Amino acid sequence: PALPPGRVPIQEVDPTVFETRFLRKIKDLGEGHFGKVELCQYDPRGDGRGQLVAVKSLKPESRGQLWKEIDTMRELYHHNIVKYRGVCSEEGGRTTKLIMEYLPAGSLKDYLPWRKHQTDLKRLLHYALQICQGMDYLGSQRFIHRDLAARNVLVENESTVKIGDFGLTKSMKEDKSYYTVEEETDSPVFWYAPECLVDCKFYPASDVWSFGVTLYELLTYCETSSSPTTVFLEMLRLTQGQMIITRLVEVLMAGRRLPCPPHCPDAVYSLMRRCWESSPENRIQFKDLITELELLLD
Ligand SMILES: C=Cc1cc(F)c(CN2CC[C@](CC#N)(n3cc(C(N)=O)c(NC(=O)OC)n3)[C@H](F)C2)cc1O
Repeated sequence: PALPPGRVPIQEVDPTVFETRFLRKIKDLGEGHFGKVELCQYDPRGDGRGQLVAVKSLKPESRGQLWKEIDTMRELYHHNIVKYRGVCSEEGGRTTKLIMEYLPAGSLKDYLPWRKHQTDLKRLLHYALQICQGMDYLGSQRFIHRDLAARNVLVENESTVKIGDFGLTKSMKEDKSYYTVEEETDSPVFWYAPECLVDCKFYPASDVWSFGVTLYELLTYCETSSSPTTVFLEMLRLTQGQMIITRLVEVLMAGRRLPCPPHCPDAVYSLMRRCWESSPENRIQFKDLITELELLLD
């Protein structure tokens, strides 16, 4: 339509489109098997006052996987899920990057060990509640996270946490109630439920198991000395050359679980144990975890 005389068209700019030439790398935030996450400044005005963003890029051969993660993040709007900011894809989509909001406090794994004395049980349970709220929302959108752990939960401020990475998140097909995984490289096996280890099947209930391990991490202030990896490796008492996964399945099938963390109330440990029921259908669900945690927080 012709503009009335004297009117200049307002340049419609899509705020979710980022141009590589204005993206300045500041430092690495994380390294994954298939790529990395960097802290960048997006400075289109060139005045050094652009916004800080977290930028995920994958190695060329895994580029297709990043588009799935982008499509997932675009659809997620929740107080306890890190915000999607946009996409940077140059050279005809050969180098695609996912742009997210930057939370400078980092993950619970970076934050909690240093704030142990300022973080009481009530605050830990409040973080646990928020993780469940984010996960319950994710499940309501028919996604399975598959990598819920303290290292993937970001701290917005001392009273707010957000699920920060969706690198292994899968959408369940309309008719299916689980996701079957093909090849798995460095899998977080000590956060995996038995059905994931034995059948490579991931149910929403498999995320509940991982939440139980994440709750254990919270109650041990994410300290490496009492991390799930450290404690499970001690429990497995591996003999020379024994496969970790086989031994882990044996120990879990024998009914053994991570121990009650020091100073953890029985009521909280019994919640963990209800996340670690052997069969997925017997496990507590996120909406019930929310109810139970709210009761504990009253
Ligand atoms: C190839 C895929 C891939 C690559 C990876 F490096 C990782 C691992 N990565 C995940 C994102 C990460 C932790 C979380 N959640 N993080 C996000 C922010 C933010 N949005 O601000 C942030 N901030 C921070 O550290 O501030 C000091 N850390 C951290 F980068 C580890 C996972 C992957 O699937």
